[in-house]
Amino acid sequence: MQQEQTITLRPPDKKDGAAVWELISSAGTLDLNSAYCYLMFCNLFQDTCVIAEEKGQTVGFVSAFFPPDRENSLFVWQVAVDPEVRGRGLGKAMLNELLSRHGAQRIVFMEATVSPSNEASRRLFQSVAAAHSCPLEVIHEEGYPAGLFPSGHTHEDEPLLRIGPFHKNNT
Ligand SMILES: CC(=O)NCC[C@H](N)C(=O)O
Repeated sequence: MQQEQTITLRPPDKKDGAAVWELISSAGTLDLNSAYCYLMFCNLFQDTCVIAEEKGQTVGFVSAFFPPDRENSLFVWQVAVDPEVRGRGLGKAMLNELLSRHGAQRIVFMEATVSPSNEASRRLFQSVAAAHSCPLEVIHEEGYPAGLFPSGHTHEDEPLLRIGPFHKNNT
């Protein structure tokens, strides 16, 4: 029987930036940012990012941060999972890693933008909301409608999803 491989989760550092760029480039479902962006993010936002590794390979990544004007909301920028390890709950495990790393007192809401075609990502956030018995709101006007993107740069709407409050006693 094939031994279930273990995937480990940890905060990133700048040495992870290149592998993250490769992962997102090959995943094909996300906006690929510059390699510099991923080196910088892995370096400066370590406490709100997660690297997933299996057999020394980077198989998952979550980038997130606390927007300065909404310090109790964790904005999840990208969730990337290597197609080879999809279906094993890695996306949810990485988001739960961030929730447990910071606790519900710090993270009252979790936010993200998810394009309509990214059904896997939408299901992931619905699953996190259900697991924490939290409402999930879709707020189009607080996201990034397709019309905001440069002309000639076709991009889907990016409606904002908001999960929470994670604890009834903090709103
Ligand atoms: C949660 C998530 O992965 N959103 C993606 C937003 C956007 N399309 C991007 O790839 O940065």
